[in-house]
Amino acid sequence: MAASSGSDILSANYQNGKQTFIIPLTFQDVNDAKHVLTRIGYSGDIWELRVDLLGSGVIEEENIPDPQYVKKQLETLQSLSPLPILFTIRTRSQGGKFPDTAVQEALDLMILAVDAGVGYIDVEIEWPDYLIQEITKRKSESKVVASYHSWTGDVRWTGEVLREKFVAANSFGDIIKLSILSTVIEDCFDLGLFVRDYKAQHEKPLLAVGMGLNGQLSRITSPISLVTHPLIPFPSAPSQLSLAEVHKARYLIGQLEKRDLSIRGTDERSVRRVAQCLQAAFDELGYPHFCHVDGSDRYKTITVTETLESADSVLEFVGKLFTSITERPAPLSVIEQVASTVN
Ligand SMILES: O=C1C[C@@](O)(C(=O)O)C[C@@H](O)[C@@H]1O
Repeated sequence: MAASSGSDILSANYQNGKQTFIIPLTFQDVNDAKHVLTRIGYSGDIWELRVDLLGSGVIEEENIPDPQYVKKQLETLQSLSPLPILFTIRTRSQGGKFPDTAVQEALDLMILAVDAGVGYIDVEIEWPDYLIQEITKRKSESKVVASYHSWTGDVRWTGEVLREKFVAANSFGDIIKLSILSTVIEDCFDLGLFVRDYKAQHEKPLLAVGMGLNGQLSRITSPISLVTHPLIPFPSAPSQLSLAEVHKARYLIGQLEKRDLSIRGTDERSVRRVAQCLQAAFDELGYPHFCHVDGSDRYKTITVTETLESADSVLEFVGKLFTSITERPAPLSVIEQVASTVN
């Protein structure tokens, strides 16, 4: 029986108006990510495992990974990180490496994923009906992300083609994913209005994204966004931004408020350490927030009441502070590293 896929963070965030960040992993072997995975995952909500990019040897333009290899990869990722997994087989015609005709192989891999208890499973709407039905029947606790991609530049957010694709996705998905190549920045405005109108009529989470440079704005504004990280081999789609870049951009367009904090206390060294570690944590994730140590009372005051001798005590103090300010888990390894170097 399937391992538990946990609660559905994506739907919970969506209902609470909190942006969800999905991080696509493009390693061909997740073991290669072992030492950097924690850092890549800070502030993210869900891993996307791009199954069509997995493999032990040289990966050709077309790729069907071995099921045993995929099973091991899933187990490894589940053991390395608590974040839920979106299991994605992206076909050639939709921008990936999996052959469009390898239906049985895709179905077998999807069943394997459901049995492994993945949180989310991407099912392209172009797959034959029997695959879609089989997966929706067997999905258990996994949520089905019904997805459609268009790379032609001919599909518009306001057009009939997209409306039809949406109806197809909505007929079986728990979550709807529409990714369309944007040819002009105005496509992002249409996308924004599409999302607004959709929300007024539907409850299911909608992941709508504009691909390409002209779609970049949508990666900043969309309620659910796919973000990359500098330590990932390559972004899984052109013009994907890092989470830090999204935060910076959200600040610049007035969607993320800057917090100025005055760090004060009687022990000067502890104050300095807290300020430096907290600032490093903010910088890591692109938050615009700033820690002042000049004793100013113009800003919200954070008082360091204890003497923080050890790196661990700084870590604990700053970790909690970071989370209370950002409502996100703290980048502990970054804080730890800075704490051990500040005198
Ligand atoms: O469906 C998508 C969206 C995507 O293509 C993007 O544009 O970010 C990236 C893919 O990894 C993912 O499967």
